[in-house]
Amino acid sequence: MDFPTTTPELAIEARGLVKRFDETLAVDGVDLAVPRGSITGILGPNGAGKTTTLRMLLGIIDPDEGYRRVLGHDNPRDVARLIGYLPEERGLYPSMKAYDAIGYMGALRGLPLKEARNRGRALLEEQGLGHAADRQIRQLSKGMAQIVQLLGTLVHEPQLVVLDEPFSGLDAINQGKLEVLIRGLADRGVTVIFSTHVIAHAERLCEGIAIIAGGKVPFAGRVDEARDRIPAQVRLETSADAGPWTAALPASTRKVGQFRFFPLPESGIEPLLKALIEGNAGIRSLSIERAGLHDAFVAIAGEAAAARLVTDAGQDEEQAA
Ligand SMILES: Nc1ncnc2c1ncn2[C@@H]1O[C@H](COP(=O)(O)OP(=O)(O)OP(=O)(O)O)[C@@H](O)[C@H]1O
Repeated sequence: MDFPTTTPELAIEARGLVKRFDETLAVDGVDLAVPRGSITGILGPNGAGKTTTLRMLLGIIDPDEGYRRVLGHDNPRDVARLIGYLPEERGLYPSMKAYDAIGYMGALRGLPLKEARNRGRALLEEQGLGHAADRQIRQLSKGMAQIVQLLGTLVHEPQLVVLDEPFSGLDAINQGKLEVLIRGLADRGVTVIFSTHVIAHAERLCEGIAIIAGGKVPFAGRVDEARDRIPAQVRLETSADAGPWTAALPASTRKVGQFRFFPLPESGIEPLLKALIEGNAGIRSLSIERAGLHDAFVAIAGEAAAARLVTDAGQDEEQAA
C-alpha cells in the first residue's frame, strides 16, 4: 500500500513502522518526517530500536507493518545510490590503503573505480588526512579508520546520509571533526540522519529529533519544541530571606543555598517581579533558563530511559576507551 500523500520537501517519511524479531517487538509504531537538508537525530538508549528503524528506512530489512518513503520512493533500495550509510558495525579491509578503501566503497555505489579512488584522495586531503591516504587501514588508529569509513559513505555524493552511532568510539578531536563534517553536509543541502545515545551530540547538531524508547517514538519534531515541552526554570537570588513576597512564588519553588528555583509561571515574569519589588525582596539576580534536552527527554520518555542515556560526549568517549 502507498502513502496517501507525498511531501517533496521531506527526505524521509515514515508512518507506523513495526518490526518484530521472534518474541521481540523491536520497533512499535514509529512515525518520522525528516525535512530535506536537515540534521535529524534519533536519540534513545541501547536497545531502544534505533538501528532497526534505520535499517527499515534503508530497505535493509522490511517493516512488518507501516510505510516509509525515502527520497520520494516507496522502496528505499531503488535510491540506494543516492544514500550513504555508516552501519553500527565498523570494518574495512585491513590490508587496503585508505584512499583505496574509500574508492572501493564508491565503486559499490556506482562510481567508476578510478574516479572513486581519486575522490578518496581528495576527501582525505580535505579532512587534513592526506598523509594517511597511502597507509593501510591496519596501520591507522581505530578512530582514523572510522573517519575513513565515513568518508567512504560520502564519496558518491549522496543526497541522504544515514549514520548509525557515528560518534561511538571516536576521541574528542575526531568527534569535533565529525560534527564539522556533518554540518558541512547539511550546508550543502544533504540530509543527515544519525542515531545516538549521547544527548550532547543531538543537542549540539540537530534541528530535528526523534526520541525513541522501547521501540516507540513519543516525540518527533524540532529540538526547540521538545525543550518547550517543559517550562523554563527561573533562578532567583534575593537579599531578604523571607517576607510576604514569598507568597507570590509558585508552590513548587525549591530553595538551594541563596537561590530559589521554580518553573516560569504561565502568567510570565512581570507580575512576579512586581510582587518582589513591592515586597522589598531585594533582587540580587534573576535568570530564566530554557530547559535542556536532557530534562525534555525525562519529561517525554521517562526517568528510566533517560538514566540509560549518556548526557555528555566526554562520558561516552571514556566508555568507548
Ligand atoms: N536481528 C535481530 N534479531 C533479534 N532481535 C533483534 C535483532 N535486531 C535487533 N533486535 C532486538 O531489537 C531491539 C532493538 O534493537 P536495536 O539494535 O534496533 O536497538 P538500538 O537502539 O539500535 O540499540 P543499540 O545501540 O544497542 O544497537 C533489541 O531488543 C534487540 O535485541
